[in-house]
Amino acid sequence: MEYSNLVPCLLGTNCPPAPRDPEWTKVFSLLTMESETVIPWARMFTRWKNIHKGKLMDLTFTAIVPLLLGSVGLFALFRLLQRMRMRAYLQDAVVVITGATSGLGKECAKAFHAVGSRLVLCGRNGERLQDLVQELSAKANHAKNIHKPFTVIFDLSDSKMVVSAAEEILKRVGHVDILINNAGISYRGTILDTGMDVDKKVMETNYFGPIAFTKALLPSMIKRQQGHIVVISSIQGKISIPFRSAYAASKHATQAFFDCLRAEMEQYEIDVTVVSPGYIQTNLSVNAVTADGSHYGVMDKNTIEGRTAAEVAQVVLNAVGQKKKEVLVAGLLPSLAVYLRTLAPRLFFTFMASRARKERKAKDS
Ligand SMILES: NC(=O)C1=CN([C@@H]2O[C@H](COP(=O)(O)OP(=O)(O)OC[C@H]3O[C@@H](n4cnc5c(N)ncnc54)[C@H](OP(=O)(O)O)[C@@H]3O)[C@@H](O)[C@H]2O)C=CC1
Ligand SMILES: CCCCCCCCCCCCCCCC(=O)OCC(=O)COP(=O)(O)O
Repeated sequence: MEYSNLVPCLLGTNCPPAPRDPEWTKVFSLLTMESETVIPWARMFTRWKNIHKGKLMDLTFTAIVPLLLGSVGLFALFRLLQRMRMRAYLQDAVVVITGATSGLGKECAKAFHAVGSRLVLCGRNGERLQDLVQELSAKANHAKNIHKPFTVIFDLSDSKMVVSAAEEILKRVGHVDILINNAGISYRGTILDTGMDVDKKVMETNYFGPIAFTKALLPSMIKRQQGHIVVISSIQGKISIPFRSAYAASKHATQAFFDCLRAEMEQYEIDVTVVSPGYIQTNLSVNAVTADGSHYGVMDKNTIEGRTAAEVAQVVLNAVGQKKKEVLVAGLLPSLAVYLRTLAPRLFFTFMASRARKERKAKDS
């Protein structure tokens, strides 16, 4: 018997006519289901298949489809309730935003104003704050935006100003529901060239200022057993990249402080949300300070390619509304880098050393 004759039949392409060889006839009839022993089995199998096909159809229409529809309905209801709860939480809430004069802070102001929060806008530049108040007032939807934002001018790196700003806010609006510590500056430079005055300036603005402001507002939140502290950290609060020492250090310190605060405030029902974004299209790189304390003044390619500030502001709004403890707003690579730093630190350090070599080479050439 030539078994190669069976190949086209097994592949289902072509069955040759059965040769006279009796062994062949047996195999051939088995394959074509014409053998007497095979037919009853084949019939039983077909019947079994048909019965189960029917049962499967019944199961699909009586259980699986209603279950799926029910789950979708429940999910939609859950989202609706979540949205309603969020709106109720944010509407009329007193929201203090630092660094409201530009970038993410300005977009957060627009997002929280749109849901009816009572804004306290903080910054160093009174004129720009007033421009924002005008812009928000012009957009006001009178059903929701009944509160005219109130502005406070102070420099976060001046601890006395920080404390008196907190006092002024409490005097003017009575209490703070949500504090968004957003203001910050970045830095570009090598550790060897950077003076301690620059390290201190970055730490004062990004770390000491926000923690002093938070501490000044906390007692009134504790008294009311109500409040929410938000801080805009960075992916660089979780991983450190070369030529950002002062900035990454300030953001790591921020992450650590607010993680401790979250645990300590639980007993007073005060929430803490840490937001860690990747690159955002703002003037952060332009406003960055360099090793000698001068302005960097360059809009970086990574910044241009980042998320829009409006998009990140929506993430902040949702995170606050849902009382999330922590949010990472970054692409796949930076997010993977965060895990790599913990799970395979040697590999991460190798990547960072090679990044430093490349950046140095690009600067030198
Ligand atoms: N852009 C990005 O790629 C990313 C940004 N972030 C973080 O987002 C936050 C907002 O930055 P972003 O909007 O991007 O940058 P911008 O430079 O556009 O905004 C920074 C804001 O902080 C204020 N600020 C700076 N220094 C002080 C100070 N000493 N006292 C008071 N206010 C000050 C600025 O006010 P003024 O107008 O007076 O200078 C400005 O309003 C920062 O904490 C930053 O670290 C995090 C990850 C990525
Ligand atoms: C398994 C494969 C993993 C591969 C990981 C390789 C490592 C990739 C490195 C990615 C580095 C991302 C850095 C992101 C930095 C960032 O988003 O910072 C946000 C900022 O705060 C921006 O401030 P800046 O002043 O630096 O513009």
